[in-house]
Amino acid sequence: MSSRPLSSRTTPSCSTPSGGQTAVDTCQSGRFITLEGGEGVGKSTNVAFVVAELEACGIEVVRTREPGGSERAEAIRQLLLDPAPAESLCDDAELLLMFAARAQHLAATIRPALARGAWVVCDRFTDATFAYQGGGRGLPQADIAALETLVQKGLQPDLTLLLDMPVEAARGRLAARRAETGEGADRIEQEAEQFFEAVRIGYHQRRDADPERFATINADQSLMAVQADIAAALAMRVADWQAATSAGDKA
Ligand SMILES: Nc1ncnc2c1ncn2[C@@H]1O[C@H](COP(=O)(O)OP(=O)(O)O)[C@@H](O)[C@H]1O
Ligand SMILES: Cc1cn([C@H]2C[C@H](O)[C@@H](COP(=O)(O)OP(=O)(O)O)O2)c(=O)[nH]c1=O
Repeated sequence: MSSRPLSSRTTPSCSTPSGGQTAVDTCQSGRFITLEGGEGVGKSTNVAFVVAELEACGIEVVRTREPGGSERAEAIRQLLLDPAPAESLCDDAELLLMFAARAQHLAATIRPALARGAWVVCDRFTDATFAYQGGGRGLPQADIAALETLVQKGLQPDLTLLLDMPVEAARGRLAARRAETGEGADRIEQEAEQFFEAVRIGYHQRRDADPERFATINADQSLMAVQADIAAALAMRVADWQAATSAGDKA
């Protein structure tokens, strides 16, 4: 595992975020990093690694996740993932609850953190909605895009690490973890393999539509190799963000 700090910076970047901007977004001074990918590819494991790498640079980091990430958003997560109610959750309700949780998460956790200059590292964000509700469920991309505009008001991640590997191998990892911990599958994890193949394609389409924002990480290798690739992807961006900040300071 590479534990070399990415930089020696002690203050986060104050340059403007990527993507469309609003009055809210131009106040943002922290950076927003998301981790994406299907079930079992190693997101949770590597969120911790990204946080540790950034903290080693003296950066204040807020670690969070979706759906969830604030008290009320976590309550919505429970509604979304609990397999217990016999009544099935219709696809439109699932989509709207994902964005309801996201709106609350942005208001309560993400925007305040970015505004005070902290960096936010989030396990899943809107690319997951395009992949799962768009790719997996087949809901129209235009509907998801409309909700994205409504809820995010131009805010987009600065960097998305897409952990990518074949579905079957990732499901094998998940099965091993479940056998070890005794945890059960949540409502969405109970979907068939075909659903997760469509999710993977959905992620590839998002990445291909916005290649600058994404770094694709081959997750089908040893953890040490995965983390070396993540560290390299981070180091490249952090250096750029530092340069942009220095240029801004001099202006
Ligand atoms: N590169 C890797 N090689 C082998 N096993 C891994 C690797 N990365 C993560 N794992 C293991 O795979 C399982 C799923 O990882 P996890 O981080 O929980 O995935 P996710 O959050 O994407 O569902 C865990 O048991 C984890 O220890
Ligand atoms: C954020 C988000 C998650 N999801 C799904 C993906 C996961 O199945 C579930 C979140 O569960 P989680 O346990 O956080 O994912 P993982 O098992 O990969 O660590 O919610 C969506 O369907 N749409 C979304 O917009």
